[in-house]
Amino acid sequence: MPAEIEPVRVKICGLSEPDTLDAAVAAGADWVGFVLFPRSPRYVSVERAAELRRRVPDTVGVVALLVKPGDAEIDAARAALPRAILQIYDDTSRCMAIRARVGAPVWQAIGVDRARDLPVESMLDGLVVESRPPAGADRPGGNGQGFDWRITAGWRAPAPWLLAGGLTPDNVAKAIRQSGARAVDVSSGAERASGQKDVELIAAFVRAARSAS
Ligand SMILES: O=C(O)c1ccccc1NCC(=O)[C@H](O)[C@H](O)COP(=O)(O)O
Repeated sequence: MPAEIEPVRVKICGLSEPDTLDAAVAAGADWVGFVLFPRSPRYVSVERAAELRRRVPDTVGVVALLVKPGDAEIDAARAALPRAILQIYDDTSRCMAIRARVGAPVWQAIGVDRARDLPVESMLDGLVVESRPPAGADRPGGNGQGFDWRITAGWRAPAPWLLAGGLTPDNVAKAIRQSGARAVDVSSGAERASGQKDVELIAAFVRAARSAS
């Protein structure tokens, strides 16, 4: 009997409104992400994130995105989103220190543009492999920019990982086939304007990702 292939898992990131959060859950997203970085067009305060997360069933993972956070920021995020995975934009030693301090799962976001940027070891719970931000960008992720997905095809990933950066309903199936990813993450590609998620694009993205399974 052939082993069953698990469907590709999907994270919809940068949700900030109840209707699009509900749409992500209804479409079958595995994770929903809240951006706690004030310079982002998708920024939500911890108070707003706490309100929104009440709409998320336990079957869907909640991810809190933080950029070079201090301990106080981490504690505020944990208080607002007690069962969240922390997606951290910082170096590996800081990610490990956060994980040791709070005991929550930590995903490290890693900007790449060539194969040698891919880590060969990691003790973290996950890696979000996304494109290196463009020169002059004021945020390290969520820039709608992709990279050559073929670079991850032969990579022996040291931890579970998600492919991110520039994915859309139109290109996600090809990205999955070329990269070998079994989990994908979208923000800009599910928006009708910067920071404004769209219920139809969310549903189309989840459908397209699953069709590549
Ligand atoms: O979305 C942001 O504005 C953001 C700000 C600071 C750090 C990370 C941010 N977003 C990360 C993501 O939404 C995803 O993990 C991923 O990078 C997808 O981004 P996109 O290329 O927009 O689909």
